[in-house]
Amino acid sequence: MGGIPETGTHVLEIFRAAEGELTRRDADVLESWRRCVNQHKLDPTRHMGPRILTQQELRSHLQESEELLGMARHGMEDLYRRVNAMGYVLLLSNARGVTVDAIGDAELDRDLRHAGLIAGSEWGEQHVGTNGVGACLASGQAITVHRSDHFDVALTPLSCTAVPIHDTRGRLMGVLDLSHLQAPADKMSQALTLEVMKSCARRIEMANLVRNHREDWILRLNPSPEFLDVDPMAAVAVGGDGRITGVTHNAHDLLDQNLVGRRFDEIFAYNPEDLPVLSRALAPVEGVLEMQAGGMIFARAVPPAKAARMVAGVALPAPLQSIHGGDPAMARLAERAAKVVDRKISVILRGETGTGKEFIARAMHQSSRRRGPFVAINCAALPESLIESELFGYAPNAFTGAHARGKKGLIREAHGGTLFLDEIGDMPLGLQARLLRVLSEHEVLPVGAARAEPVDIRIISASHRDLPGLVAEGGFRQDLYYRLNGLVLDVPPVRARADLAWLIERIAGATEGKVAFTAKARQLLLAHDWPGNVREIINTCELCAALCDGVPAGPEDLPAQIAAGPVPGPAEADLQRLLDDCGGNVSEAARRAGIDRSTFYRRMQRAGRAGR
Ligand SMILES: Nc1ncnc2c1ncn2[C@@H]1O[C@H](COP(=O)(O)OP(=O)(O)OP(=O)(O)O)[C@@H](O)[C@H]1O
Repeated sequence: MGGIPETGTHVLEIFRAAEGELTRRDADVLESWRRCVNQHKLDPTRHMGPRILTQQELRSHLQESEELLGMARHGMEDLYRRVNAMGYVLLLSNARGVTVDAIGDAELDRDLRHAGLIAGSEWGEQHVGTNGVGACLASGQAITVHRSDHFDVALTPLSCTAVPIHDTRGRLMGVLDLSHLQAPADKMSQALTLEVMKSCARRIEMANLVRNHREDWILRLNPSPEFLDVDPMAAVAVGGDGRITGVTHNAHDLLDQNLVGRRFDEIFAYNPEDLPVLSRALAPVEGVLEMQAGGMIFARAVPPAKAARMVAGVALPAPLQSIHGGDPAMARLAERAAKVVDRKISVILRGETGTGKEFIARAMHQSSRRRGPFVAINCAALPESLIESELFGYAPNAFTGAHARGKKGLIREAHGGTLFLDEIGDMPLGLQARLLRVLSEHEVLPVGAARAEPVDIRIISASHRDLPGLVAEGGFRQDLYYRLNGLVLDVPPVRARADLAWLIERIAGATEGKVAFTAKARQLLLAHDWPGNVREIINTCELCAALCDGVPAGPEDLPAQIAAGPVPGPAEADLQRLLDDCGGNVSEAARRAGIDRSTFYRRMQRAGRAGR
């Protein structure tokens, strides 16, 4: 079946099919024939051919189809490069069946024009009868209309394979069609073309979803683990509120028909806040998700490409966006920090050494409207004898050995900007009283000066010590503590961060000479507990860059404590039992194990890998 039919035979077959007679044609072609005769009242004895729009009409369609054109162009060019010189023409039609883009062999130009395979041709089934584009639009399904499958006998030299393209809300936007002017008679010759076209449409929709949902998590889905990372069957975008914000069309077949706007945990038996656990950062192997409707699916979560989460409807300032790569605790921290950058609220950053407290304070300063400098003081590193003059400055010749012109002092240096007081818990009590005065009166009295100087500073302090405890013990002034304690932000240790892989990549990329890691080394890096936090990652990357001369670093290049791998404590083997005891409640199990949720997940992953 599929050769050029004699007109009478072809017309007869169509009429018989329209009356319900079964033939050996594919069901989708028969349905289209029936629509043409019964619904559109088309006459198969009449040769219609596609209508060619005027330039003005085409211009208006092009304008309307701008989004579709932008979305498909790259995928079309890529596909055409692969089929070029095989006599194909690639058409993109909008949802009304008008060809808005065409790529074909210039040598075939005359034949393509003759067949109407050019921009501006209109292929709606109601005008032209059964054809690839028209039938695909009418049914919403991919189809091959091969030679005598066409309704109009004049079109029967053609073979057309058409696939639908949907926007991220699942609406049909247009059709991608690959047509051949002289395809072999056997329709099976186009079976592979159909698969190639489906995969092209899938990739176009995937790229569109990623482009339009840069601030959302993207969850890649596949019925099997193969190709999950490179060419998944479907994907959904999940917004910060845990709702599905966009989909690729196949997600409807894999999951459910109406997805956009629904809560993620209505579709999957999974909490959207736990998406980081399905990312590469925590799971080098793919995850499996249970669906609420029953069944399982392989999944991989990709963190938001752009951390532009919104704060009260306003995008986060870029410096604060860059402090994390999707870790939920850090994301919350960035959002809260953004809300106070231009307010007179003092901030305390709490966290282990090297977690990035100064880095975050600097990002807050850069995100604010303050134009003065960012001045950092490490209260623990300054000798007590110097700290007073360093901080408050001194008048000319204030004391023996003092500079004749005096010293401005770091507090006045920070005028109009931000003063970052690191290790504030180590500030001597006497100086605390003077600092309190600066904060209350907005002025500094340099050592030996008769007159106080006005200052406008914003204070951000940091401590890894328990300040309320210090206050209780009398080691820290309560009144100063309340002045500093406007907003407390807890910076998580690196081992608890879900974006650890992102952090390592980022620092590796910024290291002089750049550094890459082998898969085994990366596994060890992800399994390490990083007691030195970000600072330890920086040191490790610098060491590897120095040792490896541009070659990816392997386990042997890593510092010994990382290369040795984690010590598999007995607790790891007990995690599953603990989880079972808690009825699968990870938060509760983590609490009982005395570790945070991310660490719990990571250890589970590790234990799972060890058991493979
Ligand atoms: N998100 C990040 N991206 C890149 N580098 C970072 C990031 N966070 C921190 N760093 C780097 O890590 C190092 C340690 O950070 P930082 O000095 O801010 O930590 P800290 O918590 O203030 O440490 P400490 O308590 O010891 O003073 C710095 O070199 C900083 O530039």
